[in-house]
Amino acid sequence: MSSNPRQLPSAVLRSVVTTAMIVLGFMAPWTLLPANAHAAGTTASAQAVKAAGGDSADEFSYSDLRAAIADKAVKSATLSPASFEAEVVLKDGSKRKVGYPPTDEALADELSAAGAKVKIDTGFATARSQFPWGALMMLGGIGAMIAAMFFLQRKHAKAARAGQDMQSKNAQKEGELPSVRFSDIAGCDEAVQEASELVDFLKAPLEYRRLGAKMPSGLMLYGPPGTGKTLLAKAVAGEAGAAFYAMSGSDFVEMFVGVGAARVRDVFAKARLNTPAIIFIDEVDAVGAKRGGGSGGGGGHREADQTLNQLLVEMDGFGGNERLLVIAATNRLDTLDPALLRPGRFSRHVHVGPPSEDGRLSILNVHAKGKPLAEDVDLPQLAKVTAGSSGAELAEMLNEGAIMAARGKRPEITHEDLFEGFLRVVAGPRKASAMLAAGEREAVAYHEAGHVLCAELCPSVDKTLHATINPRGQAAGFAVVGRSDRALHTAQHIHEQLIYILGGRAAEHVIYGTVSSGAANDLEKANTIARAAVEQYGLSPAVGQIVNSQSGFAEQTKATIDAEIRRIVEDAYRDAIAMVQEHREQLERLTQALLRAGDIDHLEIAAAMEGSTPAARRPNLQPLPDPEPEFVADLDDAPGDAPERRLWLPGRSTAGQAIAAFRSERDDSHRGPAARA
Ligand SMILES: Nc1ncnc2c1ncn2[C@@H]1O[C@H](COP(=O)(O)OP(=O)(O)OP(=O)(O)O)[C@@H](O)[C@H]1O
Ligand SMILES: [Zn+2]
Repeated sequence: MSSNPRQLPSAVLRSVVTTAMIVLGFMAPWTLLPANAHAAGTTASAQAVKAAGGDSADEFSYSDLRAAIADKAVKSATLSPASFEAEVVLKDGSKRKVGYPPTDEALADELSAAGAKVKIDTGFATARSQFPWGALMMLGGIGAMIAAMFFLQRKHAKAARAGQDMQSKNAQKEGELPSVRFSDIAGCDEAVQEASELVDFLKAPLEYRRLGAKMPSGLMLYGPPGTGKTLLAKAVAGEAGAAFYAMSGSDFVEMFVGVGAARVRDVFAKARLNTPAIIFIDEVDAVGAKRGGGSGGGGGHREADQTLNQLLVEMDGFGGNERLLVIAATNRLDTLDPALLRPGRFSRHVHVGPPSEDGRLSILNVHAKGKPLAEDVDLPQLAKVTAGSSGAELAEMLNEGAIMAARGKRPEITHEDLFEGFLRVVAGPRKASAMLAAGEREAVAYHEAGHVLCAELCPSVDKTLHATINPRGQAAGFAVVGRSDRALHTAQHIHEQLIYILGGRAAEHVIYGTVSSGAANDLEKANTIARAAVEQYGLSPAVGQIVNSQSGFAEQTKATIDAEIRRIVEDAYRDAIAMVQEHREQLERLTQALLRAGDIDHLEIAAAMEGSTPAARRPNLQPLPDPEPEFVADLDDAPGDAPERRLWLPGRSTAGQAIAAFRSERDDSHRGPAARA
């Protein structure tokens, strides 16, 4: 079942709405400093790569190790997962030291299967992934709805895997056969199903040709970062026994004119001589964005244009007779030049979305292979609370958990290790050395307590799993809220989501009368969500059901949109402040608990929240004078605590009316709680 471009909006929406909010970080003062904390990780992984590829004659290399395993010549081995080094004793008595690639997760298993005694060594020098999770955290959540965000996240994800990629590139030279199989991919069965058809094509083209079927020349994989697009492309090659050639659109961006086109020509020429072959083009949007003209597309980049043209020429050059398949991946199908998506080129589009709960569980299972888990580990539970996480994030969480266990010299990975891994993935490592002045620490505590309080009081927001004022990554403190996969965003849900996001600022506002710069990030996130509500979900009566067209919104619509975003955010902020004011006692208890312990979990939160009851606060969409009351409907999913607040069905009000209403509303609210604080 191949989806056509017209299905894009719903698919994008789907991919986006499951990406729920999880972490709200309070930006630490040191975030403005250049982040070089990750440099160590880079070096470590570069060393691992070097060690793994060490080929000099007197050295024992990784491939020697593989050969020894195959020959069952290894007597015993001690693995140091932290530095990716193995000390092996061969059956002939000789001792060897060798680096192994971080990607080789099955090494321990294979060694013991080959009869070797395996020990995991836990004393080590630190080697951590250089993933800037902290930066990712700032992006977290519904923010991913914005295309730009896809872009940023992808960049981070890329950086995260740079080390690994280096490794896999090392292990797998261009045109080689990947060892990845469909069984390595979980949680995206439809995409795998679709891809497996192409494998049949590649394996037995004659049968298809006999029936007059033509091999599709291109497959376009689209979806958010880290969902397994590269993995899937490799698996197609692996399953079909095809040579794998990879390039990335972003490689061409900084190049001199003509270089990208030449490289495309070169790769196609090589692949043609080595069929069956897969050519994989990652980040194809970097070269395949809409060309020239059109106000929406940032066309006009000559190098990208030339590269794209060359790609089109190459793809037109094979008439479905070659056992050559081009697979491209992008986070943003909507920005691609339509010429790329035409029949004969990338006519098949396969969505690789964020995994569902079941999908996450199978991904966790795939990556838990070869990792000894303690009895208290509950993978189904982890699959539940990690809604919105990509396959790459889940894999990283397990890996971080394993590193924590190794560091703690534990024989098995415990629940706590995995939770720490999770926190590292979403926020970065603990910053033991980070210094906060006493006053700052208190402000951070109030801020986080504000988030927790609002999450607890908003019925449609998932409850806090963990809150901390122990700095991590770029955050001085943060709250992790449980996540559920949500297919629908109602106005009510978005309003409450905003209340929660703004709860930290609201608490600062109520306590200190001012809001610190650490909370700026929350405001940004709130704006992103409000924008999506207006532009994508059609939840603003004033803007109505307009969706961004090719040429962008009209100027007048843009102004209305901005006004609506502002109204929606201010409405939520006002409710957040009211909530904090009404629950000063609970806020105080939460803050004190944070100051005392640094970290709090749901039990301590429940204790601090005693005496409160969650209650829905409805989005205050100003009632406008409307002669036809049947167009005014109550929000059906909200228990009524404010009967005078009603939702206006879109399309009944003019922009002018709504803006006027919004203004009077805003002016009132500004003299309200905020001013009294
Ligand atoms: N569906 C999945 N099943 C199992 N592992 C996965 C899955 N998705 C991601 N991973 C893990 O995350 C790693 C990175 O995924 P991959 O590079 O394939 O993502 P991608 O979709 O290509 O991301 P990007 O858009 O950033 O290129 C994989 O090598 C794998 O370890
Ligand atoms: Zn915050």
